[in-house]
Amino acid sequence: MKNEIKIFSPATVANVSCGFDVLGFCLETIGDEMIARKTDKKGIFITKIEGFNLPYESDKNVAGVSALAMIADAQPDFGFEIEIYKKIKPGSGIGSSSASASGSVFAINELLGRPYSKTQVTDFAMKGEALASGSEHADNLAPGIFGGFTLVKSTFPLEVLQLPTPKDLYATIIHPQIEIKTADARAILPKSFPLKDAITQWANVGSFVHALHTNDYELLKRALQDVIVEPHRSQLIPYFKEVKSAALNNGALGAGISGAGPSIYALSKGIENAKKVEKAMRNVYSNTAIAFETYVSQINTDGIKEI
Ligand SMILES: Nc1ncnc2c1ncn2[C@@H]1O[C@H](COP(=O)(O)OP(=O)(O)OP(=O)(O)O)[C@@H](O)[C@H]1O
Ligand SMILES: N[C@@H](CCO)C(=O)O
Repeated sequence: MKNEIKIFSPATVANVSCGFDVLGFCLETIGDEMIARKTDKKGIFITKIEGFNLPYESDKNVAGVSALAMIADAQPDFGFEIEIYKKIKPGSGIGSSSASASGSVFAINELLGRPYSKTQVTDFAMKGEALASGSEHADNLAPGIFGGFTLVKSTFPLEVLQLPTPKDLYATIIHPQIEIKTADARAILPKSFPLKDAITQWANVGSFVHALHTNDYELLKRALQDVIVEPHRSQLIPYFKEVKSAALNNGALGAGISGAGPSIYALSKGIENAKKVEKAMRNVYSNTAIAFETYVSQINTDGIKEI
């Protein structure tokens, strides 16, 4: 069995407009790198963090919290050092905390000889994700661990469905450099919603899943709307309406808030369309004082992998 592993833990887009807390997909062009290594001393030790200023204490860093949950169950007679090379800015809306929480347990599972299933790995990762967001949800974790598009059928007990990924679907992400904490973006949501909005939303989720199965881009386009969360959270993101309109007017199939924001995602058919959408989204922020970054990515069907 190996003593050390280096992995790529990709960024992910959760919610995908209609599927708050249940839908997600995995990106290819941005992600963190992590190294896990066995140590004689029992426990979890975060020994290096590069990229962003995050806690080294294993009970304060999401990577440590999920790893502690896994070793509490596995009871190995050794411990693990973890190095985190962070590329995904915390509070970005593209699953920064999720990449760390899932990356550590993916790596430790490999070093233990893979005793846990992908669902069990996701379950341990949820413990870390809960530290960042205040609630156990798996819509960023599942696409990172399973790859492609996923739907979290339930969290207690955890059940993840892997959905088909149309080959020529590309994501464009624009990340305005402001931080929105998931916990804050969850706190502003109302506790109840009108039944008519709930009906629209679950019809959209069902249609979206059907569209993925049938490669029906026209249906996918009509399903990518969010009448529940976006009206509330979009107020936290400067120029959200303008960026979304720019994407849709330039051929995107749909666009919306990525995870809890502030990143905004769009889905397009083909890389050329995705690049055209990127240009249009960039144009909106280029005329403002807001710094931003953009990414165009194919949907990553591998998920987290050893590198
Ligand atoms: N290893 C880690 N990586 C990223 N954030 C971490 C980590 N450990 C602790 N945190 C804390 O988690 C918070 C960031 O998580 P949050 O869920 O708010 O953002 P995000 O993961 O980028 O967003 P989203 O889930 O919407 O994609 C920050 O407060 C950060 O300090
Ligand atoms: N579904 C979560 C994703 C971010 O962690 C939310 O939107 O709050």
